[in-house]
Amino acid sequence: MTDALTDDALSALPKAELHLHIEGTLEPELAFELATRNGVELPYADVAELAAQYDFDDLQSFLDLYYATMAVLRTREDFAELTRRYLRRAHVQGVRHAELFFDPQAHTARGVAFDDVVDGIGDALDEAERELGMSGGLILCFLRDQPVESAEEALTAGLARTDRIIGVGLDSAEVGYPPSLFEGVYARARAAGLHVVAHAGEEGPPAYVWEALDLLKVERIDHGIRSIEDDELVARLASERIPLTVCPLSNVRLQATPDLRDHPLLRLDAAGVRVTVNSDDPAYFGGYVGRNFEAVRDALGVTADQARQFARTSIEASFASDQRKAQLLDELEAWRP
Ligand SMILES: Nc1ncnc2[nH]cnc12
Ligand SMILES: [Zn+2]
Repeated sequence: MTDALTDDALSALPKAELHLHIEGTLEPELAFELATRNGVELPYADVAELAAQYDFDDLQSFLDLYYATMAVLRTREDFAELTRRYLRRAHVQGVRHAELFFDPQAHTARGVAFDDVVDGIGDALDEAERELGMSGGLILCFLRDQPVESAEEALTAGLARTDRIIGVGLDSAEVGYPPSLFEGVYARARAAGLHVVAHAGEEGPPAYVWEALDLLKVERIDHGIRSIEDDELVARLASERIPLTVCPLSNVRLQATPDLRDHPLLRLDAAGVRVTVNSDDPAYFGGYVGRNFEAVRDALGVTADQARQFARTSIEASFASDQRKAQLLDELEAWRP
């Protein structure tokens, strides 16, 4: 098989992005623009000094900077501009459908109105639908290292915005905050008809992936890479067709898999697990989704057929309507590497 899989071909590959924190798309340049506009002081002299902080030992060292920097986001228009810039970049890299995680507790705790966050992101999604033909939705993530009552409040606010919010997720510091803590919150979300996903098995053990499946009854696992340590779990993910939203560059930057050549993406794929490639927090981790595809091509030898399969899985595993999925699968059919 001739398989010269170019950067351009990977960018043209029609795909869905299923694991993307909108706050993680805050580039240093925009952070400074918004800091100036909103009179927020950033503890860095300039863009270069902020960008120089993007060197992480683990998830927590990233989260410390991520929560501190998002303090520049204050208004509906700030969230719209953030999302607009992400969607434009993603579109150039082949993203046709984007499900955007957002962390409302991190904003409401700073006095930002829940609806301003949702409406700002929503404004940019509407614009991208009109101007770029993109589709998408919002997934409200609970901060697992905050009290469960706070997640309950966020869910209550979210249930008033199911015009925009299609599902719930679970993120932030993983170890020590097992999915079981959120069993009741997830039951309420599911009863309201929301989709359910959760980060598990990023830094946390395979037991957290079991809990996410058994107790939260999630439809997809975000990251899930440590599942590779548990053969029985891998077999279950494969047989139940649970998709993983994998983020290769994130795993390298946060030292979950310090060397990309050791990444379990292809081992999971070979075991029959449905895997997708995503960017997580691209402003912080060295690249948007196209860069993530390039990185696994270069480090793991991902082929055109495998890239096509990952894109197909991303579309099938998305929460888009059946009609939209069919349209995107037709586009994918026309892709030539
Ligand atoms: N990779 C990640 N893991 C957990 N929480 C997050 N919040 C933003 N990015 C995250
Ligand atoms: Zn994530």
